[in-house]
Amino acid sequence: MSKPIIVFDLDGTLVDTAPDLLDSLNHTLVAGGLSQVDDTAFRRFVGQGGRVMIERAYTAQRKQQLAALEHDRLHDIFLDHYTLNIPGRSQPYPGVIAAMDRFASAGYLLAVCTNKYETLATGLIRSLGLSERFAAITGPETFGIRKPDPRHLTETIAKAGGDVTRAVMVGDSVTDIDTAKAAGIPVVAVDFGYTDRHVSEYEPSVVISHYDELTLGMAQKLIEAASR
Ligand SMILES: O=C(O)COP(=O)(O)O
Ligand SMILES: [Mg+2]
Repeated sequence: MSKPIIVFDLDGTLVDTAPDLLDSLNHTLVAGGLSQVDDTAFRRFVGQGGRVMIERAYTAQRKQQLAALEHDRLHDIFLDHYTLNIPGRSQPYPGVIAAMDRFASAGYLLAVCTNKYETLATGLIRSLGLSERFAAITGPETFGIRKPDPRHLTETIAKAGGDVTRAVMVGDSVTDIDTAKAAGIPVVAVDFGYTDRHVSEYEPSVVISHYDELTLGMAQKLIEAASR
């Protein structure tokens, strides 16, 4: 029988990447002749990867569509800047390493399902010394699909060798919650990540404010409730 699995979102869930993403976004906006944005605005733009973040920041200022060529150019600038800065000031959230230890010791697989490019995600996770923990790390280019498409999550579980009927997603945004719900997988929302509205409004299975709350008992209950 395949193993139970905890699948983490990356930005705003596993790692606090906001300072670095915001730096790279602002560097990109300035290169595009736009104004810099603050942390509050950033939280409205993030969640569906760098390309979408740039597009959202652009249209918020220009009230017109970003032309494809300029979009590509700005995205390249963003990727270069972000890649060169990894890991920057990014840090795993308090308690997340201990939580991963708990689940790994209990026989769970761990994986990452992110809308950050897989190349950036693996680079960041490696630079933080966390690579060995994950049976799979997937981004939007891994399968050519991205959250909220539920297949991004179910394919990640398959790639990790996990069991979709004994899986829990942990995320910080409406994107993660919608993805997990569409896949029929319970979802734990952290309330310290990047979202413009409180995560409870998107009705996840449960909301936590610290990883100490993510216990084996909680995961077990969520899995049992989902299989009824
Ligand atoms: O960087 C983003 O826009 C989203 O990344 P996440 O899926 O890991 O939250
Ligand atoms: Mg996130």
